[in-house]
Amino acid sequence: MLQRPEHQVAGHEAGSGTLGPLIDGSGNFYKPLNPSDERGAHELAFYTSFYSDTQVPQSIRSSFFPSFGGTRILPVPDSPDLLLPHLVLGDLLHAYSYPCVMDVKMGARTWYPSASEKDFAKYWKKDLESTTPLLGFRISGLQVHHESGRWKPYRDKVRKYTVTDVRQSLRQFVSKNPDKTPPDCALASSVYGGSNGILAQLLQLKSWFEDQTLFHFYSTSLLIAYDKGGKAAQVKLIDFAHVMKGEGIIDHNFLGGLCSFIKWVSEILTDSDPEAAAGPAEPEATVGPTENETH
Ligand SMILES: Nc1ncnc2c1ncn2[C@@H]1O[C@H](COP(=O)(O)OP(=O)(O)OP(=O)(O)O)[C@@H](O)[C@H]1O
Ligand SMILES: O=P(O)(O)O[C@@H]1[C@H](O)[C@H](O)[C@@H](OP(=O)(O)O)[C@H](OP(=O)(O)O)[C@H]1O
Repeated sequence: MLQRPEHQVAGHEAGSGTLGPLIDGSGNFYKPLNPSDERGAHELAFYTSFYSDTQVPQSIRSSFFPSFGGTRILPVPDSPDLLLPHLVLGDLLHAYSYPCVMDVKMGARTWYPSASEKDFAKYWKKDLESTTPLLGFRISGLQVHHESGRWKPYRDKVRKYTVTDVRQSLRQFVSKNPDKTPPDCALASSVYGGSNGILAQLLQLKSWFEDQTLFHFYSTSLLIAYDKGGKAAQVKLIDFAHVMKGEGIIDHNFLGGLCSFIKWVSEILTDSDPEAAAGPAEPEATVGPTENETH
């Protein structure tokens, strides 16, 4: 049965009078193609071209992008007489019981070169109100399932996140007590670290972006997820409504944001690993107490 995705953390939501994604519980995520809006058609064109481009390594497609199964006509919730084509994508959270999810919109700017004056003004304003220009990314939404429930900050709050809030959220995302101060970062090494962890996947993605000149991914997000307790961490790209042809030029907007994001994640790993945080072992006599140390 079609339903609204319970674990959606950002973007347009299906509701009375608004279009949003649906899932079928069998592994498919359906994103509506609004006929009165060119964004849907643009995203469909991207998926079609991306999945047929022989220059894209198969390993990149399968590791970092949702699967794509064309389009399907479906009824719109609350308006069952209205039928609309939807993108058929793999539901990235299908295998999870209690998904912990973060949507990170990438790039130091989300407006794209061909944007109209009106669109440029809209995206520029949103960028300036967020960490986008400063950090090269912003958090658009997140949720964490922890021992005593689900922690999901309100969207209006996330929209106003400062650099300090981002630092805190990246820690909360891998904590068993995300709603407490300070968050414990108990899952940092199992989610962000390790050979299959988020950091390793981000570095693999970065090496493709250091080379690929096929596409420029404006306003695209990283969807980062794991199952409660720290299992099955994954990084995927979503939202391709504003992807442009790369024309032989590196996507420095996305790549710069990715490098910045990698640095932020790496720092959490270093901080939450006491040995790494202490740096290389030094002769005991040279290590003095820090200001925060209590005896
Ligand atoms: N393939 C997928 N599988 C599972 N969840 C997904 C998938 N794609 C998107 N989502 C969820 O839906 C949200 C919105 O996705 P997306 O960014 O594609 O939609 P949008 O309406 O175009 O967003 P925006 O308003 O940011 O442009 C994501 O934050 C994520 O929670
Ligand atoms: O992050 P927020 O604050 O929710 O703002 C939305 C975000 O910038 C989306 O990327 C954008 O949709 P597209 O990327 O698909 O253009 C959407 O435009 P919209 O309001 O015109 O739908 C904005 O409202």
